[in-house]
Order: sequence, then structure tokens, then C-alpha cells
Amino acid sequence: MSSGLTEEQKKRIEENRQKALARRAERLAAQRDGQVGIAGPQVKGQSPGNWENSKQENNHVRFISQDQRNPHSPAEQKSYLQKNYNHYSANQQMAGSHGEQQKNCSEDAKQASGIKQFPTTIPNSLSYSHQQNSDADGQKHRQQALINLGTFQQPTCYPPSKNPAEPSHPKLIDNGHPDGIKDLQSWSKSAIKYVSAPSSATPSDSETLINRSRPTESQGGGGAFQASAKVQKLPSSAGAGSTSEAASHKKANNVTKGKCVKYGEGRFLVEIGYNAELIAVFKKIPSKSYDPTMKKWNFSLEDYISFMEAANRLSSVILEPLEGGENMVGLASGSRFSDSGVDVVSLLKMCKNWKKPSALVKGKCVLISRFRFEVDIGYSAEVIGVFKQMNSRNYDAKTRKWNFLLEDYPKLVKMFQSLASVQVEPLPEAVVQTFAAQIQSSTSQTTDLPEADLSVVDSKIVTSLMPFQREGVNFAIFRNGRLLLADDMGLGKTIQAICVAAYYRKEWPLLVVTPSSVRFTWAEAFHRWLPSLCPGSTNVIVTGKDNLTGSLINIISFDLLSKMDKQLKNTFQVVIIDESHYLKNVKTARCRAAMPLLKAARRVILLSGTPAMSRPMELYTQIAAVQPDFFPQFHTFGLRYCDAKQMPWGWDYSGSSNLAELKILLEESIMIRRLKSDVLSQLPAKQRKMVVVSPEGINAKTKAALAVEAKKMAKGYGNKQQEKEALLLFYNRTAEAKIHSVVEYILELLESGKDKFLVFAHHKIMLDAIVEELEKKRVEYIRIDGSTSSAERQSLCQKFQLSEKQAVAVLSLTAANMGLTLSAADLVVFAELFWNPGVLIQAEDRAHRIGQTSSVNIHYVVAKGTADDFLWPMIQEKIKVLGEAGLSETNFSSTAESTDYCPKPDPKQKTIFELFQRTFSDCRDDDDELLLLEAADACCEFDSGSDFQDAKEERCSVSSPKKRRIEESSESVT
Ligand SMILES: Nc1ncnc2c1ncn2[C@@H]1O[C@H](COP(=O)(O)OP(=O)(O)OP(=O)(O)O)[C@@H](O)[C@H]1O
Repeated sequence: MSSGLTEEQKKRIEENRQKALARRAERLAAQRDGQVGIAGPQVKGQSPGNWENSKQENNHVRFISQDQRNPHSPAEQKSYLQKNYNHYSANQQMAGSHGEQQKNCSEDAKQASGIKQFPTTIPNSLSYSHQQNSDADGQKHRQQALINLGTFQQPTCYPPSKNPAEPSHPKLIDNGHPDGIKDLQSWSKSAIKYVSAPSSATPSDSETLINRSRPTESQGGGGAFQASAKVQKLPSSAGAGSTSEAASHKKANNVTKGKCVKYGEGRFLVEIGYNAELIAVFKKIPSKSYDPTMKKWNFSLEDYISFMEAANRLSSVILEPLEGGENMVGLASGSRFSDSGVDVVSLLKMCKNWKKPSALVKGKCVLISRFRFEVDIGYSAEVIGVFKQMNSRNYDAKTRKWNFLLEDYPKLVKMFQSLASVQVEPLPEAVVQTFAAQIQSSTSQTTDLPEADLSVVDSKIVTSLMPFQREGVNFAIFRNGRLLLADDMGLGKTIQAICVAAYYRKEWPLLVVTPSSVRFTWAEAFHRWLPSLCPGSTNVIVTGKDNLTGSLINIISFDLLSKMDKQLKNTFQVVIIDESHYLKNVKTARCRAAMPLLKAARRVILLSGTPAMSRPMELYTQIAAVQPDFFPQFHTFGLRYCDAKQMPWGWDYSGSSNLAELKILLEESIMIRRLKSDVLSQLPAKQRKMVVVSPEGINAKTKAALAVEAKKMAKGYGNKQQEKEALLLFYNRTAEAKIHSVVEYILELLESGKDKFLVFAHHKIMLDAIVEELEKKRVEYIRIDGSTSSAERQSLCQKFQLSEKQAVAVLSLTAANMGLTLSAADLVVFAELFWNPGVLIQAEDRAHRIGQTSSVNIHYVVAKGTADDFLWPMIQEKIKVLGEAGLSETNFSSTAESTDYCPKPDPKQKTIFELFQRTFSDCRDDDDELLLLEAADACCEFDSGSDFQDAKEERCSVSSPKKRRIEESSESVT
């Protein structure tokens, strides 16, 4: 049986093999002379920072500056992180500690001389340690200790929900009593603190009740709830008994259930069946109004709190509170702010009518911390006179501004109102609403987030959450499932989002909107983290014609979303938007398609490590998606936070202003963001992720070619040589098939603001395509492959290390997997797999080595229906065997997502898998493998008639390759 290679290809393979042999001999000789490795000699005239010189001297260096540098780019964050990460190695948080890293490095050197393989031992266990922080007000922020999650139930398979509106989520129980903490083995404290609402005025979701009393055993689920929350009571302004407590004591029988919903501007409506007691309450509310068409009562939002208090005292009524009602805490009508004599209504009115055309002195109030605001105003004796009447006044000699406790805000605003010559812009309404509790009483203490009861969620995911992730989930549930999760890259936004979504599973079908390259990765992640899901529960939409509601979990790309049926906008009550900064521009089709959907949904989980990449205006749509009431008009937001300026052609919103206030506001209300430096002690040294690319990225011809190769392989071959050749051809075809998806993924990483990363690939066509695209997009890059001399490598590495711009290192798997230090990157992308895991681990260690101060994220891009189906399980098996022998980390796959990614138990596939194993497992000699590969690459190189040529022509993002001469190919084998 033929191997599929032509005579000419075979001849070239042999030629290449000879050349590779010669090169290997050269390399070995060079190693003996000490030329290979970290300390290779510099090329004459090249200085480390001199890109231009090297550009002239080295064809493989093409650093093209970007036009503009993003002032808020992750590069800046990165340098900040690096400054702050020095404790990391000292704390031995990086797996294996310094000693181990040194071992790795010395083993790299050994590898370079071909002595030993599989050098890296990476413990998978996570270590936790406490970390101290402090906020502007000196509040101590600490990271969590272990959380006892031992008693979570294993839910059964999720059936599709028949009634999405059915209340489903369980109670949130908060062990607020300090004694409760003592009883527990471990306790957690949040880095984020919340001012708890006055007990009577806490609007809580009737389903997500917050129980501020000490949990009994039954409440606590036998230890499922930990005392993270130290919720203190604020002075109650409106009667006793919390909404939640009252609600939770109501009997299930004989109760009328209903909910409050927004109703036009400034009003809410109560959707509920007839209940005589409640009608009596309605009639006592001053702002009551009856809508005869809807047959429902509605009221002013100002009466919301007092209404809820009254309603919750009725044993026959359970009312689900208003979404976002927590922002109205303290704004109950009639409630007066301490010492000011100002009630809520007057305060809001004063805030609206603050402009005085004749004012001589103008200024503004700005929030500077969670408890204080400052008044930015020019000198005026009158104003100073007012300031001096404030008990909490404080003069900051540095900024030359006065600041006050929020408690003094109403009084100050009232006094400014009486000064005709003074105009002070108040705090935005969103700030007043969010910080109402502090405005009401700054003596209120802070509270940690209540611990959510996740017993309805698969225990696998719950027990896997790292402490800070658990805190993220608590935050999300505390915010009723509407939030912007803005954790740094690689901190596990996916696992948190899945956990939150699973908490609301009775409201599914769920919609996940993602960049197209990671749709399948999401599907895999759901099944990984929620094992109780039935196999058919995920539906990845690949064309505009696919059924968007086909399954319980529907995953769609941003671009396809705009083609979706508008009628479906009310179908999804729970929506996850991955990389939500894709929505930053309101004019784009993706944003126009997503916004109505998000406004209609009850739970909106936005994920982005870089919610705004350059200016605050990019945040607007994301804020509006989560909290539409915050800034109903963009212009208001623009004036306050985008330094909006009126130009001859209209308003310019491209600036920024009051950013500190915006950050405090968002963190208090809708956003949670942790940097790697905040949680480093909880992170493993390496985090591996599988990026399963979509099959439609592979064109039909390439798919057919792969299928033909697979079919041939399944039939078997006459001898080992033929088997090897066939496998190599299959491997080559896989590279061709993946190019489009890999390039797309890299572009998405760049678009997401990933500033520096390494991309490893084996085949020249893959490396070429990546480089070609980077050039097109004018992204700086270095390339190191088999043709790069030792000296060049060294200078390229230094340049990559020192470069402050967005830069990608494009590296050959077999020629750049050892002896190089590229620790300036903390992200490594594998465009291709390789059957020798030692090579992969060595390649990972280009970034994960001494000098690395962060946890390294590793993304393996895999495509189903290609050689990856066989390579991935094979790699894992090899690693397992090596682990058992103490030669490698024990479980490579446990640090990677989608470990269930393996060939289907199809007999044909099994034959191929065995063929892979037989061929590559037998191949113990490294050099032989490399030779084989180099040789194999040649057949890919000159295969001008390959399907890839056609495929490339069809694609717009990857331009046609130049035909290469055979002689060149053998020189530039990777
Ligand atoms: N608690 C955990 N246990 C095990 N693996 C985890 C955990 N949290 C995250 N990971 C793994 O870490 C990797 C990175 O996680 P994820 O992709 O969710 O990060 P991210 O914050 O979404 O990053 P990005 O911003 O790059 O998309 C994944 O492989 C994920 O499975």
C-alpha cells in the first residue's frame, strides 16, 4: 500500500535528512565549543536594543512599530506587575520554586546537548497564602484561606427548563455573626467590601436571600457556608426586620408570589395576583397609581423601600425585589440624611438643579474613596466658610483640595445651594445611589461579600474554584447575576462565569457570545466543569441558519449574533458575553445585536480582561448592558468621565476625566477586577488551556484531504517506513488545516490586548502564515527557526525581552524550544502539537523560567478531525508514564482544560491512534525524531499542489504564499 508520498517527495525527504544530519553535526560541534545556549556570542555591531541594526543583518527580524501606543495598554500593566512581582519567587509560589527552576535551566542545557529529556517537574498542587493589601481608607484587604466546600450536592443532569421564569436559585446565606467565624476551621475575607444596607432597607432577591443571622446547622448546610461575611448593621432608617428575613419566614402555602419591575421613568410596578392585604398596603403609598390596561399598581421609585418593608411584613406575600434595587438602599422617601435636614427627594432634586448661570466660583464634587469625596473648586472665602462647618473636613496639602466623609455630602450640597455665586457640580446620581449607605451614615462599617450557597451547582466546579474565584462568584450572585467580571488574563473568568450561570440554571436556556475562535473551547469547558450536563446540552452555532435555541447552552460568535432572529431577544434570561470589550463601539453590528438581548436578560455576565483598551468611552456600552439605569444617556457619562468637549463638528468624547471616581463606582456596583499580582499566591505556576478551534475554519478540500489520509492510515501499511511517512503527511495536512484558525486566534489575542506572547509552531507554512499576518497588522515580532544562528537568537531574545511594545515571538517548536529565555511573556500559544511532550514542556519553559514573575498561561490550539485528535491523548499518556517513573510532572492534563478531548471510540480511529503510538512511541531517539520531522517538513514545503494553496487563496486573512524553491525549503526547515 502506498504511503501517499510521490517519488520526488521521498527523494527530497532523504535529501533533507542528509542535510539535517549535517546540521546536527554542526550543532553538536558548536555546543562542544560553547556556542549554543543562553550565552551565545553577540553579532558584531548589534546592541540589545538596536532593532534596526538587527533588521538589516537578519532577515528574520522585522520589528515594525505600531503607529500609536495605547496609553492604557496591558504593556503598562505588565511592567507594573513585573515591578510588583518580585516577592513571587521568594515566596516560592512558582511551582517548583527557584531550585526547581534552576534545575530546569540546567536541564535545558543538558537537553541542548541531547543528554536528557522531559526535564520539567511541575507540581499541580496549588498553594495558598495570605496576602495583605490596603485601600485608600486603610481597610485591610486580605485574600482568602481555604473554603470548606465539602458538602455540596452532586446535582443530577440538567433538564431543559420548562419555565425559565420559575424562581430557581437558592438562598444566599451569610454568616454574619463574628462567633460564627470562630466555629469554623477556616474563614475567608474578601478583598472587596460592601457597606451593608440598613437591615430593613435591604432589597434582596426573594430567591437570593441574604440571611444576616447566624446560620444554624441546617442553614449552613453542615459547613457549606463559611463565615466570610462580617455584615454589620447600619442604623435602620425604616423599621425592623429585613426584607429577606421576613420573606424567608413566610410559609409556602397560602402566599401570593409576585415581583417588582421597572415601569417607565422613575417608577416601578408590582406584578402579582390579587391579595387583599397587599392592596391595603398599595393604597397607603403616596405615589400610587393604577394602570387600568395592565391592571397593575405602580409607584414612584422613591417609595420603593418603604413599600417593600410594608409588603414584607405581610405573611401572605412574597415579592421578588426590583433588579438593581440594592442601589436604592437609603433612598427611601422621607429618610433624612444625618444632620443635614435633607431628605432623599430634595437631595436628588438639588443634584439635578445645580447650574447657576451667574455663578462666579465653579467647582465639582468628586468621589475619592469609598467613603470620602472632595470638592474641586477655586478659592472663595464663602466656600471655605462652608467647608469649615463640616465635621469631617480634611485638607489635602498635596492636592490642595478639601475632602469630606460622604455623610457630610447632603449638608454640603444644601449649603452650596444657598450660595448664589457658587456653582458646584454634584456627584452623579449613579454615585449617590451606589453609595447611599455611606451618605446616610459613614460610621457604617464595611462588610465582606456574603457567601453564596452553591449547593445547586455541580460540586466539581465549586470545589475547583480558587478562593478569589469563589469571591468572584459571590460578587456575581450578590449583584443578582449582572456584572462585569474584569479579571486579568488567565485568572479563570470562564470557570467563574460557568459557575454563576449554573447557579441560575433554572432560568436557562443560556446564551454564550464569544469570539468565534473559542466557541468550541467554551463548549468543552461546560462539559468539563459541569459533569452533570447531558452530552447534547451544548449547541455551538456555526452558521446563521443554525437553531439558536437548539440546546440548553447555546454558544454563538459575535458576528453570527447579528444575523440572529431579533424575535429571540427575550428567549435568554441568562447571557454570558466573553471578551465583552468587543461591544465597546455602539455603532457596530455586534453591539447593536447584543444590547437589546442584554437588556432583556435577567442575568448578564460580561467577561473581559481589558474592558477598556484606551478610553473610558469604551466602557459605556458594557456599563449600560449590566446596569442600564446608571447612565441612561451617553452624554451624561461622556461629560463626567470622557472629558467631553464641544467641537465645531459636535462633541468629542475621546478624552478621560474623573477616572478614579469611575473605578470606585464600578467596583462598588457592577465590576470585579483582580490583577494577577493580587492573587498570585493562589495561582499555579502554569495554567494550560486547550483552545478547540472551530471545524468550519478548515476548508472543505483540506477536510477531504485529511479524511483521505485518515482512511488510508486506518487500512494499515506494509512496513514501518510507510507508516511513518503517512503519519507525517497527516501531520503536515493538519498544519495546513489549522492555519486559518491559528491566525484568527492570534489576531483575537492581539485584539484583546495581549501584549507579549510566544507562538510555537512546527511547520514552515504555519510560521510563515503567522509572520505574514503580523506584518500585515504591523505588529512587532521576532522569529526564531532552524535557520537562525545562535548569535542571532540571543539578540532576538534580548530584544523581545526589552521591547515595551506589543510583540510576538514566533518560534519553531523543534529549533527554539530550548536554551532561550523569553520570560518577558507570560502567555505561550502552541499553534501545533508535537508527539514528544518533553519538547512541548521545554517550549513552555521559554517563558516559565527564572525571571518570570507571573503565572504562565499556556494555550494549546487543537482542531478536531486532525492529527491533534491522536496527538493530544498520546502526549498525555506519555506524560503519565513519565510521571509514574518520576521523570515528569505527574499530570499534564490536570492543568489543562478539555482533558476529555480524545478520539471517539471508533475502530478506525483506534487503528490510527495505535499507529501514532506505535510509530512515535517506538521512536526513542530524539535526534531521529527531529530528523524525521525536518525531512517531513520538506514534503510540505514543495507540495505546491497541496490543498493548502487553494485554501489560502480562498481566505482573505492569509495571503497566498510565494512558491518556494526546494533548495530554500531545506535551508529553512524549522
Ligand atoms: N480553579 C481552577 N482549576 C483548574 N483550572 C483552572 C481554574 N481556574 C482556571 N483554570 C484554568 O486556567 C486556564 C485559564 O482560564 P480562563 O481561560 O478561564 O482564563 P481567562 O481569565 O478567561 O483568560 P483570558 O482573559 O485569556 O480569556 C484554563 O485552562 C482554565 O481551565
